[in-house]
Amino acid sequence: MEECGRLTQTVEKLNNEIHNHLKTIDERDAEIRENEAIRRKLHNEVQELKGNIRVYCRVRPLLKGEDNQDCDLPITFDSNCDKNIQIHHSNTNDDGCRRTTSEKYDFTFDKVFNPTSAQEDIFLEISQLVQSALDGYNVCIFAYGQTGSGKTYTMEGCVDHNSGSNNARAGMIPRTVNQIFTSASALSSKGWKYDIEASFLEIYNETVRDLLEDNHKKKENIKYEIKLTKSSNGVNHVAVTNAKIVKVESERQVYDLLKVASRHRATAATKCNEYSSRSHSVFRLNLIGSNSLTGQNCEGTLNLVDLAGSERINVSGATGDRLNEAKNINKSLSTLSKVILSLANKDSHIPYRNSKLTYLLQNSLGGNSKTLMFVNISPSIHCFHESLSSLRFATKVS
Ligand SMILES: Nc1ncnc2c1ncn2[C@@H]1O[C@H](COP(=O)(O)OP(=O)(O)OP(=O)(O)O)[C@@H](O)[C@H]1O
Repeated sequence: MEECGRLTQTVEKLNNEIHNHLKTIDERDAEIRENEAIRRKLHNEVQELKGNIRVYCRVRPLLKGEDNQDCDLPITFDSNCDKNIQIHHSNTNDDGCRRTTSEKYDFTFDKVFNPTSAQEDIFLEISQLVQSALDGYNVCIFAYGQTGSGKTYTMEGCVDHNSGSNNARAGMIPRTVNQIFTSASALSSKGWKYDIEASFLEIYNETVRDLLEDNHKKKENIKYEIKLTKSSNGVNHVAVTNAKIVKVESERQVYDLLKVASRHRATAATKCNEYSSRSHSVFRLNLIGSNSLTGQNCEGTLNLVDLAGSERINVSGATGDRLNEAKNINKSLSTLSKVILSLANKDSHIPYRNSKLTYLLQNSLGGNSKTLMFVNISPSIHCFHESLSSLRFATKVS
């Protein structure tokens, strides 16, 4: 009897201990969820302090076969401050008495990356914005610059869709995809579950095309129209009729989509570069999160945009179709800068509808959204005037 009483007491004691441990676990879980909410808030405050519109300049290395005619690179970096860059140029006028005139231009951006910067260094900056997208904010990352300045290298890198982000030359897109899947999986321990959707569109001559549509016959007959819609919870969405939106559950699935898209990117010849990208490509990930423990929901969109070459029409010597392409590119790039300027000035009217690109991105530009623009620069002396024009454009944006 006595033994039985002792055992009952022990069981009761153990039950109490289990109850207390479970209570502590519940409290810790609640604390973790609370800390996650605080982390999200603080992360966003830091991003807002850094600026919801940022401009980074990236100068690529000289490539094999490019020479600067025994001149110094026409670009100087400030070793004390990674925000400054100077570009310079000397002209020798042979007008009887040889005179050398030199031009120097200074620019300041949120960050300047020199030719030795690795893809990994660049991604360190971007990864914070990827986190913002997972936290429910809309993010746009653009690569701007003349043909051959390194936009596609920055966005996609040296493409090896089999190794994904696991490659030193992998660009921002594969690294972003890797971070999203890694972070989404880590957040599952805090109750978050993410549905991830991918789409990949191209805008060529102010016409939208779907880079994921493999059926060529269908592709030619389909009209892709940009429409504003409202979801059941009252959130505005920009939808493109008939465009494929693919639910993705693994990195590999996204890399397979990227393979399809890269086969379809439109290219055309110009005098500047044999095959030059004359279209804007918009790789979009919708990140729809829900937390079963807290009942919270969030929805962020991440757009990675490789803009068409920005070279000026007179330099590319364009005529006919190429001239039309160039005019459309100029129009959309100038609308993009006007939209960003109007947002920065908090204008009442933002001219989103003046180009397909800004119309498509309208939900991810402005409001709480984060915008980052890379201005890509070639260090070649032959590109001096184009580089100057790109830096001036980027200064307007910043
Ligand atoms: N940071 C870099 N390091 C090494 N190579 C680079 C770098 N940036 C660009 N390149 C190389 O320079 C060349 C031109 O780059 P890229 O194709 O990315 O230019 P682009 O601006 O996208 O041109 P386009 O408008 O034609 O698409 C490529 O061979 C690319 O591999």
